[in-house]
Amino acid sequence: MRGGREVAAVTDASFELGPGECLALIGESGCGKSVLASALLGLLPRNAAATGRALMGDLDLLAADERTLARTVRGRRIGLVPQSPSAHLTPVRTVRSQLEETVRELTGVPRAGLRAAAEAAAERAAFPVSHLDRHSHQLSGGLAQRAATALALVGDAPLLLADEPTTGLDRDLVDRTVDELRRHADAGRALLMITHDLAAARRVADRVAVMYAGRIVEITGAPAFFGEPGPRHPYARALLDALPERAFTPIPGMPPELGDLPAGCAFAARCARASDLCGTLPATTDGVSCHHPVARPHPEESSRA
Ligand SMILES: Nc1ncnc2c1ncn2[C@@H]1O[C@H](COP(=O)(O)OP(=O)(O)OP(=O)(O)O)[C@@H](O)[C@H]1O
Ligand code: NI
Repeated sequence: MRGGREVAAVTDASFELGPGECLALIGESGCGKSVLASALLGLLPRNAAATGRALMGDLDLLAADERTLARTVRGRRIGLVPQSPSAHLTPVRTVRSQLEETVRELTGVPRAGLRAAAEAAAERAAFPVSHLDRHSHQLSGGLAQRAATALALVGDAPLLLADEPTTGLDRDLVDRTVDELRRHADAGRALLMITHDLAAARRVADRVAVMYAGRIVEITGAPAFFGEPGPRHPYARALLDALPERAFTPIPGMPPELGDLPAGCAFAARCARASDLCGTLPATTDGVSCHHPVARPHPEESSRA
């Protein structure tokens, strides 16, 4: 930032994602979800730096050079459904021409089959074939979203990063899109889905990672998270309790400024369970970073329940 100030947008993120698996990444606006995805693709803003490793097979994505990322990673090994699809589509070309080009570049479809293959790709993301000859400025937000999803699915990449792929869609289209993304995982590929839509996350994810102020504070299996026994980090609990169909209780206060994070647990100021201990950073135990996690029921009790 200006004046040499640094902002830690993502800190100490660590997770694995296997073939056939979907991890949903959730958390409030500004907590670092998109920055994490951008880092994996080498698409961080110029003023940003990333340290550590992000291994895809033998390739360290954080160390790979631009040429490798451009030629072999983006679109081929990692597909992206971008967060701002209308900004991502080429404004001067129709959706059809962008889809045909992507099909030609990423699949072996012969020239004569391009038109049909592009239409099939559109269908996969519920993009109406009747709208294929439109330019991005002629699309609603939901249509642009579906066009971007169609483009991202073409390459059947081993890893798909979907950054809020259901924004602007009605519930039935959300379900349809999410189910198509699930099929991507079920075909033995990996899916990292960033979303604010917890119902969509529940529908698609095997595991859930919750971010707060740049850190993953809980990572756990989706059935335990959304069902019983529920989240163990107080922030993750509060996030679920804020849902209208649950307690509909807002989380008090605001997330901290990333440029001015407290020394210890960043959620402490808003947390009912906080104590003096929270002035230091909590260790991560069993996927949860908290000094006072909600206790997991004793294995015997939970099997009786
Ligand atoms: N180009 C940038 N320059 C400086 N800071 C940035 C830049 N991009 C992101 N940030 C910082 O990183 C933080 C995380 O941004 P990010 O876009 O990853 O949030 P997010 O979790 O994806 O939020 P949303 O749900 O709104 O998409 C922001 O709050 C901002 O402080
Ligand atoms: Ni984002």
